[in-house]
Amino acid sequence: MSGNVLLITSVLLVAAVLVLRSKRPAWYWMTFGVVFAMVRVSFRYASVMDACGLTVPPSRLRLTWARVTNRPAPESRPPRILRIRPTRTGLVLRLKMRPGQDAFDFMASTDRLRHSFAMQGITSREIKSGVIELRMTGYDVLKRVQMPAKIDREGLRVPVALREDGEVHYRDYQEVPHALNLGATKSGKSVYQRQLVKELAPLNVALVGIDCKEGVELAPLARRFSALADNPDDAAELLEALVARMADTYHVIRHEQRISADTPDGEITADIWGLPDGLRPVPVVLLVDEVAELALFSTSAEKKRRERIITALVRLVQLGRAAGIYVEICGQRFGAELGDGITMLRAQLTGRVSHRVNDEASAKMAFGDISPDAVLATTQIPIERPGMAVAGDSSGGWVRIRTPFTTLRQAVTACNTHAHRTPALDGLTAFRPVLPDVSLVKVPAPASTPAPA
Ligand SMILES: Nc1ncnc2c1ncn2[C@@H]1O[C@H](COP(=O)(O)OP(=O)(O)OP(=O)(O)O)[C@@H](O)[C@H]1O
Repeated sequence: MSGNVLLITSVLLVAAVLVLRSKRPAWYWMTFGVVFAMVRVSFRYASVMDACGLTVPPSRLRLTWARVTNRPAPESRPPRILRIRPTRTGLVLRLKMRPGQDAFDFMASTDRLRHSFAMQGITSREIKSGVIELRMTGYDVLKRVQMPAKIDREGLRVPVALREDGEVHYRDYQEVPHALNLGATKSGKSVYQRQLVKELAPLNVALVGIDCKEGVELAPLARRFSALADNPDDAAELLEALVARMADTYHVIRHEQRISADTPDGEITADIWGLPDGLRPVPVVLLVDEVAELALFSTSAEKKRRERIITALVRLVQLGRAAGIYVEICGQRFGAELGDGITMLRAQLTGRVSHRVNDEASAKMAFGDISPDAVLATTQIPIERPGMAVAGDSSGGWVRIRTPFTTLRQAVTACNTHAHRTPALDGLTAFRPVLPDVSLVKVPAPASTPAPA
């Protein structure tokens, strides 16, 4: 009887573990997965390293010593484990390389290590001379994105997504001032942009938006926007006003430099961050949604307007950083087919995020000038994973990410909560969004379906 109870309990437990593993992989990892993985990695370590060619043969000294003392010949040795640390999503293994080993050997072997240790993914990097860190992911963290509860926030650095190795992916405006966010329709660009706005809303920053889809994406967030344009004519005016603001900021920096130059030992600043608190203008993040709407034209008047827009954008991305103006451009495609000036503009957008694209040519618009591997990774984003993207920068480094699903309601709530932080920008007050008095808004009657005869 007690044997039967034991059997039934064991079967139920195994079934519960399997269900947990498939339905709630994050919980499974925190309960059983991490223990199983620690045991697996510790036991298999030496044989896996050997099979992956990551061991070194015994030194002559050890061989001689074994001969002299009449002991069996020593075996090849794997790198020494300095530390094995469980994390919320995987394990971190810190290894001391043996003489003659190279960080590149580990990078080239990550795929073999991944399946030998039965992990979801492994990345490797040399953290200091001779020390390698292997970051192992225990489950597919991008299947259902859960951002960690504790996130490092500082300066103009906002968490936008989760990386495939379980780390948070940040958009750091001071590090990478301008960025391009590409993707086919329904690939997740707007959700990414919403997440950005939601995270920027509590910061001391002015948000400026251009959304020529009649403002459907950005207008609901208007309470946190200092300026908004929802058509190409307003966009041209707004961009030129921003360029004028940038020139004014340069005058302030230049003036401050003259004063500092006369002060012995004083620091001399070349951007807004070194200005005294009272003089420093609020940084501005400009979000441009569906950029093609600004670049296309059919009449000569529209062509002139396009030239004004592209010229202003190029000036902002070339010179805006020091004046604290950061540009985030979003679109389905962004290549030479959109006309003159686009490739020059793209070259200055050093941050790149590409969601799923329809063809390789679009992937090349994001990463062709940065990394061929990132182009390939972009073309492999599955259609059933909206919000998944490849993020890279001009250093050639790239990583797969996925944004948490942020609803428009969540973004609107964040913007409304922090509406009091919306600064008025000199020179751009004409573009301050007009918020309708809800009591005066007449809701149009829905199109009625004809009554049955
Ligand atoms: N991070 C995400 N996680 C889960 N689902 C997502 C995510 N991002 C987007 N989606 C799903 O994909 C749909 C389309 O996303 P989104 O509106 O952001 O696409 P888009 O690229 O902006 O499309 P369009 O160019 O047509 O406006 C969303 O309604 C949502 O259902």
